[in-house]
Amino acid sequence: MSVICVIGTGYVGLVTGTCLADMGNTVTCIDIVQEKIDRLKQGILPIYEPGLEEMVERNVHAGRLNFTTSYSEALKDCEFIFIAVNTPTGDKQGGADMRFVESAARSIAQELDHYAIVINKSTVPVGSGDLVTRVIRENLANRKVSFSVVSNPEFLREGSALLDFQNPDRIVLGSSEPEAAHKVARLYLSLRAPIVATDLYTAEMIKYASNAFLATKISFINEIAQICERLGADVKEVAVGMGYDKRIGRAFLDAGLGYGGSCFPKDVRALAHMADEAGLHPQLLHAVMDINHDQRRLVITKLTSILETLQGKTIGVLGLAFKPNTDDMREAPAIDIIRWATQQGATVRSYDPIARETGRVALEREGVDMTKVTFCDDAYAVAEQADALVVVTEWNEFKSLNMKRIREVMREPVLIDGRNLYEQSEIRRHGFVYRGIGRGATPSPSILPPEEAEMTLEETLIIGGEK
Ligand SMILES: NC(=O)C1=CN([C@@H]2O[C@H](COP(=O)(O)OP(=O)(O)OC[C@H]3O[C@@H](n4cnc5c(N)ncnc54)[C@H](O)[C@@H]3O)[C@@H](O)[C@H]2O)C=CC1
Ligand SMILES: O=C(O)[C@H]1O[C@H](OP(=O)(O)OP(=O)(O)OC[C@H]2O[C@@H](n3ccc(=O)[nH]c3=O)[C@H](O)[C@@H]2O)[C@H](O)[C@@H](O)[C@@H]1O
Repeated sequence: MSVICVIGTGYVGLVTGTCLADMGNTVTCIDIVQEKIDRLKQGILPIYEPGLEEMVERNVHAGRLNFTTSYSEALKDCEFIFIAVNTPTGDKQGGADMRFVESAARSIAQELDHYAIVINKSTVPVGSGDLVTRVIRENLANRKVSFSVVSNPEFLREGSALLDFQNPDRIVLGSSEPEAAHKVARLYLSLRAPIVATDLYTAEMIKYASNAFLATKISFINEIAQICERLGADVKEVAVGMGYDKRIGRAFLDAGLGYGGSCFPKDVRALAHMADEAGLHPQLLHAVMDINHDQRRLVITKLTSILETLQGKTIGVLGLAFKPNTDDMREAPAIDIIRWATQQGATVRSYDPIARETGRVALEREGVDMTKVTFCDDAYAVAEQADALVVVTEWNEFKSLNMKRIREVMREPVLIDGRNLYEQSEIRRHGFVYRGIGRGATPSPSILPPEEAEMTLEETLIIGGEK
């Protein structure tokens, strides 16, 4: 078992550190924010992630997981140092802000007194491994301490972070020192995942290319959704029909309000910026970003096409977080939608099962007029006297709402389903004016799963609907 230091206690740092401790290693997580560390020591997590609190508690209790703000304490005897600090968008051109990575590398150099492997887990521009090497060398000054640098990008998703970390599709390791990469590979052996060992630049690019590809799938299906809507097809069924083709796959073909969160937006921007800097014209990446931006505007367009004006109207917003099972509000579509609605004279009633406090903070920070925003305790309270409801985040509990009850308390029965959560015929049956995303047609009955026993010819010919 190994002694490990993880720098940064955000999503990636905390999940990485806790999972590595759970695998039997001794892990110290370090952060520069004293308050975060104080709270972590009391068992209070800075993020909401299903299952994480219990796992942190178990490993702290077992003495395998510690938290500190002291680099000298965290680096003592450690063999592996994971850098998992934030790399947000840094400038108007979209480049990544590397200040936090550079500062972590400087702090490592100031305190390191023995050989260790420095592992870059943050998503960093191609060439950052070299940057980390240079910063550490410069700051070691004349001290003779050797170290290796390995790139090991992370592919976990918020909301399913523990499962993703423990069951990765692959582990990517990049280094110019194969021996160091092999040592890191040994840390992950028990996960039984394919390990892609490559050079530093390629490993760094695999991360950006993966995120950009997934974002491209989303913008692609959103563009198809627009065409569906105009021509009378249903994008949900189109995605099902496409998804059965193994070369395409069903994942990341959910049309909706576009991607948000702390990664896709900033990573597509950063990749486009890298290409721009290299003298290229990444047209596809720019189209992906443009489509994504327009997607959230659709809510306002659809609302005004039904209500004529938003002036004086009450709009109910279901869901604030950028996706379900997280309280993360970074680049959440809800922020733009609430801002635009209030700017056009509407008042907003909103509810999110988890992101109420982070939602309030994010809306305030982004300059939304908070006198026009009310936070409610459930979806039914949101609907009261509302002129329209908008589903922004597809939380599970919204799937089983009593639509009759919702309809009864609303002023006008308008439902904009920004995540295509509902069967439109069912919603219309309750008297709603329903608008999904890319849902031109009246859907046919649901498709039967292929394993369904004894399907008749008639049944197998029913194509359409969801799963
Ligand atoms: N959030 C996610 O789901 C995923 C994020 N990533 C990447 O991982 C990196 C980290 O992302 P998050 O965990 O979301 O960031 P975050 O913003 O949630 O957390 C970063 C943490 O690092 C700390 N920090 C900053 N500079 C420091 C320093 N010099 N020393 C010690 N601590 C320092 C901050 O105080 C903060 O607690 C980013 O590059 C991101 O792109 C990769 C995969 C998934
Ligand atoms: O680099 C990262 O940080 C991470 O970014 C994403 O993870 P995450 O942002 O947590 O969430 P996703 O589930 O990928 O969703 C991202 C956004 O795309 C949207 N989305 C997703 C899928 C889809 O079909 N349609 C769609 O609009 C979601 O609503 C959400 O706003 C990637 O899925 C992870 O592999 C990656 O590690």
